[in-house]
Amino acid sequence: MHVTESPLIIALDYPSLDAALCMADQLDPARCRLKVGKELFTRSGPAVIEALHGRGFEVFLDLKFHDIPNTVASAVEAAAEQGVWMVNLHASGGRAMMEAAANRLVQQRLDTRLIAVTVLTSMQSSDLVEVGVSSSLDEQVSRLAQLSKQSGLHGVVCSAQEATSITSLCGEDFLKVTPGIRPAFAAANDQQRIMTPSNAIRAGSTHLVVGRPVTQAENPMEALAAIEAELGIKA
Ligand SMILES: O=c1ccn([C@@H]2O[C@H](COP(=O)(O)O)[C@@H](O)[C@H]2O)c(=O)[nH]1
Repeated sequence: MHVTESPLIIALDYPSLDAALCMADQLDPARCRLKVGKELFTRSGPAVIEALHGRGFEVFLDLKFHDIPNTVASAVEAAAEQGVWMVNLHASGGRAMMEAAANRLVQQRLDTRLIAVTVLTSMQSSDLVEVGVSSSLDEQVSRLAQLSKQSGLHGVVCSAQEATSITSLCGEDFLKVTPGIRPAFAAANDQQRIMTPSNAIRAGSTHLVVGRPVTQAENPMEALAAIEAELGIKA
């Protein structure tokens, strides 16, 4: 497995293993990690993880578990046993769920990073009100980030707009994995809380998740190179 210093994680949101591998084969494990989400994993199962590991990539399995503590702990263990670099759950599942998952990794001596989704980057304040959350969006993200840290997790998924405040609350080493990354050339799509790659790094994001701005670009490799150039990464 290649361990890259790049903060970039490319989201392989594709409907088939073939389509995902076609993109993976154009990418270099020295330049990025890859993210496997619900669509691809539901269609292709663990085979996709094996295929990406075989190509030298570290994999973030983004299945956002949210269930009772025993079920989530067992799912996290199953993911980690596949050797994934990172896996996640929803912080709104609560302390007992997060502690059970984090403890399971420790008990089984599994070296997978476990992070929690705070508030989805596709949501804005009005969406939180609709689901009955009366705190502001920033307060909710901060609360869930602190709860994730207290529960023994390695970091959170948040928008880059919250990265600075999470760093002051939870420390530099606490991972801030930020989707909603939009270079100036890309459309926002369904993302609400967005930031450019360079501003996200300046704000304290430790990892940038980029999907459609690369995978749906007319020339994905040019789009990736433009993001790397913006970040001052030499190709
Ligand atoms: O809050 C979240 C959590 C996860 N995601 C995932 O990240 C990528 C983003 O893809 P883009 O095409 O760059 O929008 C996608 O796989 C989401 O499932 C997120 O966007 N926000």
